Amino acid sequence: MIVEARDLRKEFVVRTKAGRFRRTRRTVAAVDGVDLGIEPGEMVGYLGPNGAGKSTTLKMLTGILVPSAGHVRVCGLAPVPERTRLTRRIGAVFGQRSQLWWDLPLADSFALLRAVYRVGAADHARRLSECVELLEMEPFLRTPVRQLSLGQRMRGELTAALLHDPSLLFLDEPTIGLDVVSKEAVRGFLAELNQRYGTTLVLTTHDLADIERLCGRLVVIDHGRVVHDGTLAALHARYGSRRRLVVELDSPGPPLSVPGASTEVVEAEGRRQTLALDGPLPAVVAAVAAAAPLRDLRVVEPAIEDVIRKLWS
Ligand SMILES: Nc1ncnc2c1ncn2[C@@H]1O[C@H](COP(=O)(O)OP(=O)(O)OP(=O)(O)O)[C@@H](O)[C@H]1O
Repeated sequence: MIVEARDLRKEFVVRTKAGRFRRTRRTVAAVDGVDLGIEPGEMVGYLGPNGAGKSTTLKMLTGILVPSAGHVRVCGLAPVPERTRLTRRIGAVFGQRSQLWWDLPLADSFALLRAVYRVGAADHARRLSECVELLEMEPFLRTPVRQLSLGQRMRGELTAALLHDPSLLFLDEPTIGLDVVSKEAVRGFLAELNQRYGTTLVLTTHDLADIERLCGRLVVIDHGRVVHDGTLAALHARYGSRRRLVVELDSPGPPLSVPGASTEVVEAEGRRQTLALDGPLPAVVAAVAAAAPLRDLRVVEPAIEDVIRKLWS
């Protein structure tokens, strides 16, 4: 396993003013016994509502925060005591901690990072040119970082996190605030990285398109605890979201009644009907075709919005 956490915990003591002189101490269990095992090559979405404990977990996995309790190994290393070694094995893109030098052009930051990580010149040049090409960074490589758009800077951050060839990449909200084109560029790049090199990705996101595109597995946390660990399909199944079949019929007719589906919406005097699927699609399609002359049909996947809303409510 590339990430291994057992009963991982982090408590924060929060002091709040109560009256003029008195202060009260309150303990917040930000991460409250998380178990997590991630195999090399996985793409895992670490999801949850605001304040669920996502960032705190990532900080413990990357050696930024000391856990209050629990066992944690990342790339076989103990993150805090072996942080220097771990830094060479992992990459991290956390919005609030930039790896770039603001007054320097991107190209200079990349050159400095080569020295920081002591990467060989040939390896560095190869990886850099690959990132520049895939992320289309050529036009702004010589621009000082502070003048870059958010989307351009995020591409720079991704490159900076990858120049030392990590096998594991942590990303905290990698597409937040980006324009549509940059969002797509980042998603495409990450998917390519995973496919081409088997890089393990662990990301937090609130973006549903990120989830659909990049997270083969979803680990959902709430109040510091894991409440779901599985595929998106499993999440849909668990929360009862169903695929829908929309059929266009040749002529008006009564609501369809076929095994393996329930008719939800009837429009245009029955010419168009929406059925929620409970059984296998081919059997339902065959039954519909037998019941009425079909003109057209399409399958609508369950909306991830629905399932996430149910999860948070
Ligand atoms: N340094 C800190 N001191 C005190 N409390 C903290 C600290 N950091 C986080 N917390 C609290 O711990 C809980 C979890 O916070 P965390 O930032 O991990 O959540 P999150 O899931 O990343 O949220 P978001 O989606 O908003 O980023 C929250 O209640 C937060 O207020």
